[in-house]
Amino acid sequence: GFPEVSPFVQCGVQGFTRCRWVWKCAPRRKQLTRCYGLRLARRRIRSVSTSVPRLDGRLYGRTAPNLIVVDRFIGCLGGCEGHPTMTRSQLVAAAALLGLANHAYFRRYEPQTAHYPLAALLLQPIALMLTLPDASLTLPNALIASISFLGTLSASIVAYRLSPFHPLAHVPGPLLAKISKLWGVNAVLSSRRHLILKRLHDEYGDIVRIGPNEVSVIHADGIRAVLGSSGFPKGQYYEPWTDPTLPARNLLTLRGDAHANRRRIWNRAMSTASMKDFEAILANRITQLLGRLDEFAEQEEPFDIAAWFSYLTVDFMGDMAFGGGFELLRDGRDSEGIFSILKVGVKAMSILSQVPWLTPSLALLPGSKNATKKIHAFTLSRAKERVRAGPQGHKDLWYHLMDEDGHEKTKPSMPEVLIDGGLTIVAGSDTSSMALNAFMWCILAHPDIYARAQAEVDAVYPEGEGMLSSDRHAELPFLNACFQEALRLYPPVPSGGGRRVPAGDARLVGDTLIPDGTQVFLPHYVIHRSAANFAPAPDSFDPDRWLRAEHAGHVHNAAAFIPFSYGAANCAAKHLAWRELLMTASAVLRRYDVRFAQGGRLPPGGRG
Ligand code: HEM
Repeated sequence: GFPEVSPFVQCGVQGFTRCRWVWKCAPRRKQLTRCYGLRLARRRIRSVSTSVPRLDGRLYGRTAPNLIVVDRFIGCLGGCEGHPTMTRSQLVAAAALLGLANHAYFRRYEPQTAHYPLAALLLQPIALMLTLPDASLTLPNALIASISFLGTLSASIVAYRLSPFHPLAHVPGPLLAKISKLWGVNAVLSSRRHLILKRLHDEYGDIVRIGPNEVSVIHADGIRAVLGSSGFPKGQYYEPWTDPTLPARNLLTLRGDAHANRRRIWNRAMSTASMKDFEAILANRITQLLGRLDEFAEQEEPFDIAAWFSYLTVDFMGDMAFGGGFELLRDGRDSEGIFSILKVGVKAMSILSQVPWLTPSLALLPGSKNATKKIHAFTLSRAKERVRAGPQGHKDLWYHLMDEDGHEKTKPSMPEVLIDGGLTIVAGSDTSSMALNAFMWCILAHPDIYARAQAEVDAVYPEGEGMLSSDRHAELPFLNACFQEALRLYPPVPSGGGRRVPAGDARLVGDTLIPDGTQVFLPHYVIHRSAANFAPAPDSFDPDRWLRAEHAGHVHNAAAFIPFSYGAANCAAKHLAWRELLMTASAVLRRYDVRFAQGGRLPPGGRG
C-alpha cells in the first residue's frame, strides 16, 4: 500500500527520478511548500499496474511496489534552483499557436452564446501554462501568455477577414465593417443605420459588405432571390427577437415548417372575413382618438400628433392581441409603463441583432430579467382576463391565434399565443404609427397635396359617415398614393431583417456570388430611394408617381416597393395595416385642418 503522504515526500523519499524538480526542491522546505499546490506538470505514466485516486484528488499509479509514478503532479512555482523554466519567447510562441488554433476552431464552429467562448478565451492561457511542463505560473507570465494568445487570435481573425481568401473578399465595403460586427452595433446605436447604408450603396454600388459575413443588397433581382419562395431562411439577426424564457418562439423568429404552420393560423386570422371584426375594434379606438383631439382643437392648443398616433396604435394592438389592456388614449400617456418597456426592449433587440450570440450571456446578468418579468406578468394577467371574458362583441386576433373556432388539429399552446400577442404589440404599433406620422409630415410639408388629399376624403365621405370602415377605400386613390409615397420615403422597417444563405448553397444575386453562411439584408429605405427603381427625383415626395401612366424618362418599379417586405415571411398583417392607415387618415383629414405647430417641422423620426 501507499503511505498517505504528500506527493513530494513520495517523490523525495522514494527517489522517483522523473520528478526531477521536486527532487531538487525537496530538501528546501520553504520552496517545497510553495511548490505544493501551485503548478501542474505533466508526465506520462508508463506501465501502470494500478491507479488510485487519492491525495488531493490527484491520480497516482505505480509500476512497482516502491515506485510511484505521478500522472499529474504538483510541481514548483518556479524559482527553485535548477528548475528548468520555459523562456518567455517559448511561452509567447505556445500562446500564439493556441490563438491560431482557436481561430481555426471558431471559424468552423460558430459560437451561439458568448459565455462559454469568453470563459474559454480567458482561461486558455492559464490552462496552457498549467499544462506545459516547463512554464511557471506567475502573474507576468500569465499576462504575457494572455496578450500573446488574444493578440494572435485577433490579428489572425482581422487578417483573414481582410484577406483575398475570405469568401466575401470580392464584395466592396468599408474596412471597419469587414473587420468587426461592432461597426454594425455602432450604426444601430446611432439610429442612422439606413442612412449609412444609403451612403455606402451610393459609394460602392448594389452589393456592399456591411459585416465580416454580411452584405447589403439593393439590386432589384435580390428581392425575389433573397425573399422569394426559393429564397433564404431567416438569419441569426432574428435570434434576439423572441423571449428565451418562454417555451415557445414567436412567428417572427420561426423558420421552415414551424414558421409555415404558425403563419397558416396568422393568415387565416388576417382573412377578408375577419377584417370586418378588426375594423370594428379599430373604429372604437379611432372614435376615442377623435374625442381626445377635439379637446386640443377646441382650445387651439398645439400637440404632438405623432404621440397620439402611437397611443392609438398601441391601444388597438392591445385590443387585438389580448382583448384590451392598454389605455394610452384614455390616459394620454403610458401610465403602466409597459409600452415604454417594450420600446426599450425593441431598441435593445435591434442592437443585439447585430451580435446575437451575446443575448444568452446578457440574459444571465442580474436584473436583466426584471423587464421581461414585468411584461410576463402583464401579458399573463391580460390573457387570463381575455380567457375569462371571451371575445368582446368582435372576434379579435386572440380568438384566431388561440384557434377558438377549432380549425387546427392541435390547438396552439398558451405560450405560443402569449408570445405572438407580445409580437403583435411590438410589430403592429410602432410600424403603423410611424407610417401615419410619415404620411402626416409629408402632406403637411406639401400644403397643395394636403388640400388634394383632404378634398378627396371630403368628396367620398361628405357627411363624415362610413369613414370608419374600409368599404370605400377603393375610391381614395390619391390618399392611397400619398401613403405609398410616404412608406416609400420613410419605410417603418428601414433596414429590413437579415436572411442567411443556407449551408452549401452559394447563390448568385445579380452577377455577384453570395457564399453560403452570409447574412443578406435588403434595406427598404435604400431600395425605395434608388434611382434605378423610382425616378426622377427618388428622394422627393411625389404621390402622383403612383398614379401616372408610364411615360418616357420615368422609372417606376412597383416590385421594388417593399415596406411590408416580400415573400412567405412578409408582414402578416399588411392588409389590416393598410385599412388602419386609411381609416385613421380619412377620419383626421375629414374632421380637422392640421398644421405644423411653430418649430414642429421635424421630419418623421428626425430622419431627414
Ligand atoms: C404600416 C404598418 C406595418 C409595416 C410597414 C409592417 C412591416 C413589416 C415588415 C417589413 C415585416 C417583415 C419583417 C422582417 O422581415 O424582418 C413585418 C412582419 C410582421 N408584421 Fe408587420 N408591419 C406593419 C403593421 C403590422 C401590424 C398592424 C401587425 C399586427 C397586427 C403586424 C404584424 C407582423 C407580424 C406578425 C410579422 C412577422 C411575419 C412573419 O415573420 O411571418 N405588422 N411587418
